[in-house]
Amino acid sequence: MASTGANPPQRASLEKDPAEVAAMFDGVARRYDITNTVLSFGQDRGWRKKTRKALDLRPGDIVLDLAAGTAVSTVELASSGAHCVAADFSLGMLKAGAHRDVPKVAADALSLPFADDSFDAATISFGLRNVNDVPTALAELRRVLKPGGRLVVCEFSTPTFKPFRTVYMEYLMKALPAVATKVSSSPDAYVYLAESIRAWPDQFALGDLIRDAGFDQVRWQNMTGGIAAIHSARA
Ligand SMILES: C[S@@+](CC[C@H](N)C(=O)[O-])C[C@H]1O[C@@H](n2cnc3c(N)ncnc32)[C@H](O)[C@@H]1O
Repeated sequence: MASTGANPPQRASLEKDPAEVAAMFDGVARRYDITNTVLSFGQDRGWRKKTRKALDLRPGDIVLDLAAGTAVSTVELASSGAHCVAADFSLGMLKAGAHRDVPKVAADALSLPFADDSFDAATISFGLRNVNDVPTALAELRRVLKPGGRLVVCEFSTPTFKPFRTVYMEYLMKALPAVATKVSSSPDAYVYLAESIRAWPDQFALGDLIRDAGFDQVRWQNMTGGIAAIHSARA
C-alpha cells in the first residue's frame, strides 16, 4: 500500500537513531511477516531453520532471541524444546506477534534487562544491522551469555559470486523497493532496508567485529549464495 500525505512515511536514516528505528518497525509490524516472505522469495523460512540448527539447542536450554520482532524467529527456535525469550524494543512488532506463544520482553539491545550469565545461547536475526552501536550490542550479548554460551548472528551479507552479486544489487536497490510499495504498509522502510544491507560489513568484517567483542571460535556459513550469512561464536 503506498503511503499517503495523511500517513507520512516512517523511515530510519542510516544514522539509525533508535527512536526512528523503533518507530519504523512499529510502522511495518502489521505486514512484516508476509512482506518478508514475499521479498525473500520464501527463503526466510530456510534461513530461520538453519539459524536454529547452528545454535545446536537442547531441550531445557535458556535462549535469548534478541531483536525478535514478531517472534517469528523465536517460535522456530522454541520448536527445539528450548525455553526461548523474544526481546525487542519495538512494541508494535512484539504486539504483532502476540499470537505466538513465547515470552516477550521489551528490551534495547544496547542495554539488556538481563543479569550477567543468564543464557545458554543467544541469537539475533536481521537485527544487528539496525542497531546504532554494533560493538555495544555484541558486548551486551556476551555479558548475558554464560561462559562458553553459543552466539548465532543471522544477517544479510555479501554474495560471493560476482555476477550473482551484481544481479542481486540491482534487485536490492531497484526491484525490492518497487515490490515493497505493493505489499508493505510502509514502503519507505524497504528503501532503508536496501541501503542498510548495502552499507553492512561483509562476512569477514562482521567476523572481526564479533571477535573484537571477545567471542571465540568465530565462523560463518553463507546462505543463498551469501545473500545472508550465519555467524557462530562462543562467549
Ligand atoms: C528485521 S527485524 C527482525 C525480526 C526477527 N528477528 C526476524 O528474523 O524476523 C529487526 C528487529 O530489530 C529490532 N531492533 C532494532 N534495533 C534494536 C535495538 N536496539 N534493541 C532491540 N531491538 C532492536 C527492531 O525493532 C525489529 O523488530
